Amino acid sequence: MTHIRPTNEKLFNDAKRHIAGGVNSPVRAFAGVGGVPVFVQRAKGAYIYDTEGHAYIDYVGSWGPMILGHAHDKVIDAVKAAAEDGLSFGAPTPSETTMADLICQIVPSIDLLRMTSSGTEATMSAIRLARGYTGRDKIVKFEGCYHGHSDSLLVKAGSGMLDIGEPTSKGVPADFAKHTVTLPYNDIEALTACFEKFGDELACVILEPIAGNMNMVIPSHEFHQALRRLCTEHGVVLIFDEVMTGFRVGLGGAQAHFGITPDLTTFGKIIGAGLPVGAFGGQREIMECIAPLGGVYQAGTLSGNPLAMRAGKAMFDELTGEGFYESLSKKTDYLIKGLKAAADKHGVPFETCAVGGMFGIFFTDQLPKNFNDVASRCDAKKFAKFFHGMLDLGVYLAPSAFEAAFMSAAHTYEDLDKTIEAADQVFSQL
Ligand SMILES: Cc1ncc(COP(=O)(O)O)c(CN[C@@H](CN)CCC(=O)O)c1O
Repeated sequence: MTHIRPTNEKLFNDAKRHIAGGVNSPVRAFAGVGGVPVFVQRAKGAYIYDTEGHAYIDYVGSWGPMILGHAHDKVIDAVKAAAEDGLSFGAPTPSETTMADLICQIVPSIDLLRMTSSGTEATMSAIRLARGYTGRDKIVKFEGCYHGHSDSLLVKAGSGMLDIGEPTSKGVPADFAKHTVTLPYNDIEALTACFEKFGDELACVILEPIAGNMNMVIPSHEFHQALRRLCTEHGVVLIFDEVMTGFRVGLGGAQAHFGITPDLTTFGKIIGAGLPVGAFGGQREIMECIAPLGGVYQAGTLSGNPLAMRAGKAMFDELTGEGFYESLSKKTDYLIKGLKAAADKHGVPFETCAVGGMFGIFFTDQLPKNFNDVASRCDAKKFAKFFHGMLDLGVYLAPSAFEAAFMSAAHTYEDLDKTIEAADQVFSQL
């Protein structure tokens, strides 16, 4: 495979002239792996193309939305048709009803939902709703889980359990952070102790049911069962943040995978097929607290935007097709098996995990079970070297050791073999 040497330096400097850090979202800046970000000109199927026309097999997929592959003909046609009818009305449209009916049909835990324009808005609204419904202020999140950038959720308690959060993001008032309890992920003991101490003060627990923002960590069934039981016992709203796992790890998301019924679920990414979108929904009794039905205010100029709704519908038409997820999972499993075999061949400590179209790769000899494991056991330096080696050979992975990777229906087995071949070359030089 030929080495790619793009010259994105100038583009990055141009971008920095008026965009903070040269990017509109920090993870794009390659801070996690060093070097200069790839500036994308266009994308099609499993490939992105930089401004010099270099092709890269893409396993980021815009951080999850591109499960069909980029610029899927039916999605593009739906967006074009929607655009012809106008871009936004600030009034209800039948396409929003279609989307709501679809999601409620596919995800039985959802009686009612509300669309937003991002995953952040969805989780922020779900937290406010849980607080309004229960009349309680405290919330629980888990170390290493990311739920977007709203104040309540950008708080990370110190080490250990039951710490009252200290804001790790500047600008979050300590007065705000004190209502957020952060626990170690996938730790039943810590969870039980927290409920013993705070149970009846908790408005909600929010978590990624399969974590994808500390790289990929799959918690135990027992952890989920304990969480569901404790929330029910203490009248605490259980929120599954499925912005990443929704329709990604399977049609029913992580809640179907684990057989757990959350009280609220948040979505984003895939449901808008790459257009700005989010959603939150769940039990009717809770959702009926949302304005205009109830006193928990929530709104958005572009919420339920017709282009995103009609793109999402075109996406769902494909996702609900016969055998879609079986075929996607087979490709993911084929790839991670090939990567593992290549690493073993070169004696590189390397582990992988996957569910459906989402997978994680780790430079370690033991799969991590929580954020501390990832942070302390995985070799981020080696990941960065691997990342750049693969990039030079035309394979685009997430530019961070703390992100999951994504398969699409557009990846062919030839693309997977090319990826494995590139990895074999890079592992030999690590
Ligand atoms: C589980 C989960 N919940 C909420 C969010 C926030 O969604 P957005 O506001 O970025 O649409 C995300 C966003 N994910 C990151 C990637 N890990 C988005 C990429 C970025 O921040 O640029 C998420 O993964």
